[in-house]
Amino acid sequence: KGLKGREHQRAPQIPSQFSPGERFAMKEALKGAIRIPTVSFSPENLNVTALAEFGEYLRTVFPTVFKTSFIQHEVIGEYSHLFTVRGSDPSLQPYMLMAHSDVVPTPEEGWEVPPFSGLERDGFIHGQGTLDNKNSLMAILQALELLLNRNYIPRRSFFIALGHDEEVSGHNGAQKISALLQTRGVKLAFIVDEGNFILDGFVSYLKKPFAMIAVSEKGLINLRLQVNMTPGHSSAPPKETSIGVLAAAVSRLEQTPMPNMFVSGPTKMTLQELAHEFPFPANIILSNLWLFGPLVSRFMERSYITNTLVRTTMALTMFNAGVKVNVIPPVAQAIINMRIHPAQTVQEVLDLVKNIVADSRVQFHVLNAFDPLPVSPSDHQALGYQLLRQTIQSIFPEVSTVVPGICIGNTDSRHYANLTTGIYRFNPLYLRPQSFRSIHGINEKISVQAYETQVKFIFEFIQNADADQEPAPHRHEL
Ligand SMILES: CC/C=C\C/C=C\C/C=C\C/C=C\C/C=C\C/C=C\CCC(=O)N[C@@H](Cc1ccccc1)C(=O)O
Ligand SMILES: [Zn+2]
Ligand SMILES: [Zn+2]
Repeated sequence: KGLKGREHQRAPQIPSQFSPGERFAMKEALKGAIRIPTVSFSPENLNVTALAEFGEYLRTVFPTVFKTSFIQHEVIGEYSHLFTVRGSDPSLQPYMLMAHSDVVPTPEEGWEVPPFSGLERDGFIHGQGTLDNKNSLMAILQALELLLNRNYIPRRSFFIALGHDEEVSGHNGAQKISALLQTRGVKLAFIVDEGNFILDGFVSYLKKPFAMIAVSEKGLINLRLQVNMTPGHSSAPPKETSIGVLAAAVSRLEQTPMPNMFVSGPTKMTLQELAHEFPFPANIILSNLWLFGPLVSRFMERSYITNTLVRTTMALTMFNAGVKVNVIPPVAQAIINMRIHPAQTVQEVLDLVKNIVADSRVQFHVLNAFDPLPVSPSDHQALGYQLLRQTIQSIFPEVSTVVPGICIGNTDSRHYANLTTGIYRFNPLYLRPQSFRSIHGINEKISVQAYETQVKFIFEFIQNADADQEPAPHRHEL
């Protein structure tokens, strides 16, 4: 099927060229979005004033989107937005573009410019949300606005789902949108959400950047460990305290990494498809993982970034104990945030954790958990994957390799697994290690040029999606 009927495909009809006025307006629109402090502190504590303002702001900067007759706009869960863009050909299965409007609370110290200033300096727009994820939200609506202003009418219907609580679960945004679409009997051809990037400088032997489309995402467990002991006077301490017992337990966990799952996960596929980009002899090693798999898996463990791709990780993120300097603490609690490798399940990981701790005084309480997401197809028939690949090659011709991989963080797209088997997590942006650290950190910023390119990418992607079948395979694959 992938090789037949290429005559039915349509290249973008409307060129992705924008006037100086349009380019100015698009960057100003993004700056305005950054200035609205839509911070999610917890599922119960969102800045709802800012979220409401953000909804109104979208109407002012994208008037055509809101007034077009074939676009239906609905507000879900009070602050999330669902746009239904009705295409002219109902025989084509719809797809969905996603993004979110909330941002994480920012560390106050260390910013070069204030995090909600949206200031432009040295060709960059600065602020919280410039990479995660107001850039995507604004770029999707911006691309649609520009297409509509050129009288574009899509063939294939699509949805735009913009969550407002992604950073704290997505339960009131994405999950409600998903439930609503399910009641409407919607089935999606594929979804594109935030996630991986065009990675540059993450692998020392790899000089050229490559695009990694996440076809799965890790599962998650937030696990509370608790030790209760009898309180008393600190002048006559017991042999062990709740703090000591808990500290020993979490130390054992930190010293005992979860098993390396390289041989059974999608990362093997990533490396096989990336092999030809490596110099000799790494290219030969990576092309023969049946033989060199164990060697490569150990090599991957050496960097904290590539380590995330081969195993379930655990991060001790909270530790609380003690009530007074001279009181033996009655309770000690720790929270461990675990990201589950696609080849494991919540239950398997919990069993391993309990075996490692091996102390009946430590109680376990799962705060929330979900299994890794299924692996979406990335073969020649996988429409969403192939459309992304085609658009990457058009917009970033210097990027020679597009590979499937896993997303190490979690995204709102997991709430839509009931509507499609094709979930792709990809941001059409270059990411270098320094910008990676800025996400959920400090000094998050996007270059004006990168943002324009993101708009251009979506502008072309929407048109490419009007094809009635997947694009022709890449030249290396013929
Ligand atoms: C061979 C390959 C070589 C190198 C590549 C190695 C690793 C990949 C490098 C970088 C990773 C690239 C992108 C990842 C960047 C961000 C993660 C993506 C999305 C995460 C979104 C997010 O932050 N979600 C939060 C929110 C959340 C909280 C609770 C429950 C669900 C979601 C999160 O995951 O904490
Ligand atoms: Zn995000
Ligand atoms: Zn985030």
